[in-house]
Amino acid sequence: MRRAWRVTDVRAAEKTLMATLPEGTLMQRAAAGLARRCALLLEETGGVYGARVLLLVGSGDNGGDTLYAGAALARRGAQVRALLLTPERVHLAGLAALRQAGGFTTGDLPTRADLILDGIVGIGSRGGLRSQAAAIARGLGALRGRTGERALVVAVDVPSGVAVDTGDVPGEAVTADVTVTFGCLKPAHVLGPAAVRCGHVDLVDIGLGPVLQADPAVRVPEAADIAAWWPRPGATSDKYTRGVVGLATGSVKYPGAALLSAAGALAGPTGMVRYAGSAHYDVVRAHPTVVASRKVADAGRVQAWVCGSGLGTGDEARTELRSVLATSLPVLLDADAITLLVGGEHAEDLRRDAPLVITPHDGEFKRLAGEAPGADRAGAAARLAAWTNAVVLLKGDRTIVATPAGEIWANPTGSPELATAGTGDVLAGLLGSLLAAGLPAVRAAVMAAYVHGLAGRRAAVDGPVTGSDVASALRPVLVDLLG
Ligand SMILES: NC(=O)C1=CN([C@@H]2O[C@H](COP(=O)(O)OP(=O)(O)OC[C@H]3O[C@@H](n4cnc5c(N)ncnc54)[C@H](O)[C@@H]3O)[C@@H](O)[C@H]2O)[C@@H](O)CC1
Repeated sequence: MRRAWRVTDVRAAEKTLMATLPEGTLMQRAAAGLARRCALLLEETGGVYGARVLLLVGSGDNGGDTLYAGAALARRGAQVRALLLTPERVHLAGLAALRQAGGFTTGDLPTRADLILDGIVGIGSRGGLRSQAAAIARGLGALRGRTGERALVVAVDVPSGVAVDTGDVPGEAVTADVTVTFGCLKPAHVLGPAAVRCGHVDLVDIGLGPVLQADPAVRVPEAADIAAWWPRPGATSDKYTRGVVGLATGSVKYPGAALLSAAGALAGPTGMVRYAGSAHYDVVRAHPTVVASRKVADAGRVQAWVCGSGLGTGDEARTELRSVLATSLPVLLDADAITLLVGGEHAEDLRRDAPLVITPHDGEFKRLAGEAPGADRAGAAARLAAWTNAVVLLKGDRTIVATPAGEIWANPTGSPELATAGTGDVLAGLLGSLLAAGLPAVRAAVMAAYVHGLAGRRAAVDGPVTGSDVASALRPVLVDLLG
């Protein structure tokens, strides 16, 4: 698992650490790590000696890191030029180090560079980039290196222009190939469009770990976590001990949603899938192992319910939603079930002790919360989770899972290919299976999003993706993941 901390918590930890160290130590550690990463990149593209390195230097310590790293590269024979955005407020000791190492300053953006270090602004940024910095960020794509290729861009700590705590990109921002960050990850490295701007994220240890007291703001699962958490049957398992997931999805009008949620559930760890709804003939024909009934009330023993996709929003759907919420079982609500919650008619039904998961996309989120998720998607998901007392899985390129207590996870496996009809039904089925297998709601949501994202990527290898393709890709993805 990777974890990211908010700027205020990073600052507090840095302060604690700095109090125990000679002045400037942290910056030296950061700059040394940064220079080493840059040298490795240059070695892959023709060597450090003679390479043209452009430093974009803002007025804060982020610019200081950049100048010291530039000095280290200059000492190895790189031709280092620093473009100072605010020369009157530059980090003086850093500039002196660069000059002493043979580096120069420049007034304009050159046309050639092999490597660009973006030290315009780091975790001290406020709002979008100011006009001069924005113009520079816009112009970087035109710089060419010695091989004629676009210059490599290394962001120092974070790409300039991103909102560090939310992962939003409010305006012009630098797009990096590599982001070298210090001490710990920050939310922008893992959330929203900012994470895309980071490119590959490389963490330099500056000794911050032991003094980082606060809870992380965002957690990111890794393949090893999913494999460790995935339930496997044991010698004494039977279909009931592995869990039975119930699907109150689809309808005569939308049988596809029932089929896709069943396909998602069948790829999960449960021992049995039950279906309750008007698409029962279609479901059993396509998936003979599913045990089907017409109504939730007639479904038989179930350990978690999935309700919503393709259910419709009429009276019958409302009755089924009520039946599901009246159980003392974990429940996942998706699509039409989320729409049915709007208006508060089910407020009483939602007062339940058993876990509840809701999986809105932005439109459903807006309908339910009354406003779009906005720039702070993780914060918005956490607010909706607290309000509904549910685990919220907010779908997106970096799907977010938030708990009522404010724990936030960002899914790293998202793929734009998943933005197509039916993929949400597959996700709901898979997630329901994990709930029925007994996993805590937050973990089930994190695991389902992760595996579903990988399936989207795998399906995309063969061309345009449909919901069925994602369902089919779940099994091979799980074989790879679980070994
Ligand atoms: N504090 C520490 O212990 C360490 C900090 N380090 C570096 O220090 C950085 C933080 O330094 P600072 O606190 O000085 O802050 P920054 O260097 O991130 O930025 C502060 C400066 O940027 C300007 N600025 C703010 N928003 C802007 C915008 N939207 N457009 C253009 N300019 C803007 C401000 O005028 C301010 O002078 C980190 O990101 C990291 O690179 C590292 O050296 C590691 C140790």
